[in-house]
Amino acid sequence: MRDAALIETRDLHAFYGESHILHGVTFAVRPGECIGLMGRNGMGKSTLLRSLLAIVRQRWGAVRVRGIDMTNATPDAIARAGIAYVPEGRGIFGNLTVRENLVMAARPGFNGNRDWTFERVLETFPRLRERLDHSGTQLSGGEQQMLTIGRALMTNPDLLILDEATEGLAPLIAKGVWSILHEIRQHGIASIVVDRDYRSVCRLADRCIVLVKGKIALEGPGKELQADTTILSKYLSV
Ligand SMILES: Nc1ncnc2c1ncn2[C@@H]1O[C@H](COP(=O)(O)OP(=O)(O)OP(=O)(O)O)[C@@H](O)[C@H]1O
Repeated sequence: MRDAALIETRDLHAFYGESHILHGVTFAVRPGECIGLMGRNGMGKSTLLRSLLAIVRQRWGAVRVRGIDMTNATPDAIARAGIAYVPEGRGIFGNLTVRENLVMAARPGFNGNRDWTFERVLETFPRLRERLDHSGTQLSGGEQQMLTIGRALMTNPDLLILDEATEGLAPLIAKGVWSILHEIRQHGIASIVVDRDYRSVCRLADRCIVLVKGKIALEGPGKELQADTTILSKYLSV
């Protein structure tokens, strides 16, 4: 199925106990496409990401990966299908070195591709090369985020999902992360990016989706949304 979306949802609802958080989200990410997922605090962005990844399990509706129903798949099966997650607040092993963190994440991609080798990740993140023998806890926030993205790339993903990509980073370091995300996009890896820096999200994304109370309120090209300050202030209070 050449034109199948990489991942798609149909009428997705998600719950935490009695709390109904997502109210029928239908969207698709095509191969190589970059989606910016936006919305004010508490609108359900992380819940949508975690529902795609099958971490939030209490759901209705459907999640398909490459046209195959994976609504009831485990998070591990979703990861093996080529979907990598860079969670909010970093996802590294603090007691392991940078080298160990990267090497243990290595595996071929869904189609057996091995494009992202240890060496290539170090070329993308020269800073990590200088820190190879440091433990995760010895890294700065920016280095930890680079390591988290580096670990995700070592899995040779087709889709990279990033929650709060630059949260807590100094502006210059955040700028470095954005340029790496642009580079990853150039390599043809699809992504879904959540970040408070809406302007950078709009600049990066082919398409942006705005969530309001667990529903898609708006969808459009990143560059158009970025130029529309009325929309940005209405939906995002910026
Ligand atoms: N584990 C949980 N148990 C119960 N409710 C939760 C849980 N996680 C999130 N929520 C609630 O679900 C709603 C959506 O939260 P979610 O984190 O998805 O929003 P968000 O758009 O990512 O916001 P933020 O930018 O603040 O992270 C919020 O009302 C939140 O309080």
